[in-house]
Amino acid sequence: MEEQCRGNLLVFINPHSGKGKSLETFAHTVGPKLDRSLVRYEVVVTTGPNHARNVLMTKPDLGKFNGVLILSGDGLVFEALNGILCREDAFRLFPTLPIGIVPSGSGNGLLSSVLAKYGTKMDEKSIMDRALEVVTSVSAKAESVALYHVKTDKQTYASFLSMGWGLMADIDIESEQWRRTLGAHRFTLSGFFRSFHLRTYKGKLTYRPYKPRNFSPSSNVFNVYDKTVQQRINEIKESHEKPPLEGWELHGNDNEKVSEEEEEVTIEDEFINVYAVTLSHISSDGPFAPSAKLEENRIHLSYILYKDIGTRIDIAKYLLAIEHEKHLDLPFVKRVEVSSMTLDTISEGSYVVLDGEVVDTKSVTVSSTRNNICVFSSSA
Ligand SMILES: Nc1ncnc2c1ncn2[C@@H]1O[C@H](COP(=O)(O)OP(=O)(O)OP(=O)(O)O)[C@@H](O)[C@H]1O
Repeated sequence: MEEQCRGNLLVFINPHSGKGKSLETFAHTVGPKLDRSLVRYEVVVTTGPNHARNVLMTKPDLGKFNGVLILSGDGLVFEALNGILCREDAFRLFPTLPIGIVPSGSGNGLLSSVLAKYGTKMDEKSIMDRALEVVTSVSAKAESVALYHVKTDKQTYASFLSMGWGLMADIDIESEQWRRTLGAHRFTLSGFFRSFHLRTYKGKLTYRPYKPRNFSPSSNVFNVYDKTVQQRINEIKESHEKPPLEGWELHGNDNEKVSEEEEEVTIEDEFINVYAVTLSHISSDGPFAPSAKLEENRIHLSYILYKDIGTRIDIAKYLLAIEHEKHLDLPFVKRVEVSSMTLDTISEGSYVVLDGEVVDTKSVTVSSTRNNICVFSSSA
């Protein structure tokens, strides 16, 4: 029996994510398919916030697995990565421990972005079917997704998806109450409410425009079951091609001379919305930043200033335009690709939302790095 085992997965199931179906999905679909594929698994059913984080922070035998499966949404992926970030071997694990996602949460930007690359139709059923196929296949492949360094008043985080403040951050958080009943439609309903009770937010936004600086990232596609995490770590150590990254490597290295085009820009004003994304999709609706690529380390920043909008109707137009991928064409939406940005909030009353999770801070700096994680992405 021992030789027949193809690999080993560590599985986290959040029984309360999204519509609360993840335990059922694992018992009826994922588990039996993994059994048929002779993939073993160790299951952790999370009992509340920080459970997955604590397991990943302290688990001594992560090297024996081929990957981690997460049955939840972006929230649990964020928690898992930030648990790993607390480990001494974090930067050896990020590029060698593939993360597979079964989309039981209501926010699935990471999975949608990864599957969109392979032409998956962006609706709930196609994403679920494709995700199940990918994570249960013995020929599963994983590839690089850029990781971002985030510093707040209190903490450093690893982030992969978005940072928002103002209109869209409020919509995201205020609509959580409708998660079970409305699923992804909760964003639309809450959006209309917000556009008619429009708030403005005073803040200072500083950014540095993006320049490649001789960095050309690649996807680094690999087979999940060819090697265990420990074997991949050893292989990197033994290869003399490139020294492995042992910590954060920021894209904007202080020793390099900053060109004129990279000089910092500062805007202090009344904002309606500040939204920065690092992947194409923030949900299974159309892409929010169509030009974003998984492995590239650009931050796609967009913002709306109060002084640039005409009426509240403009905001309803903006929210509607997101579904049709026309939001970035609106004249009052400013967009720029940056390698770092700092938001200092001056007004109270909005949330700073990182990868969909609220972080308690008045100031947040997001920086591009040359670090990456790896995510299950295809099965062919
Ligand atoms: N058993 C549990 N009960 C309640 N919360 C949990 C439990 N297990 C994990 N959590 C927390 O719930 C959050 C899940 O967010 P996630 O995004 O994965 O799912 P979601 O239902 O789609 O939520 P969101 O709509 O915010 O994306 C995480 O922050 C995690 O810490």
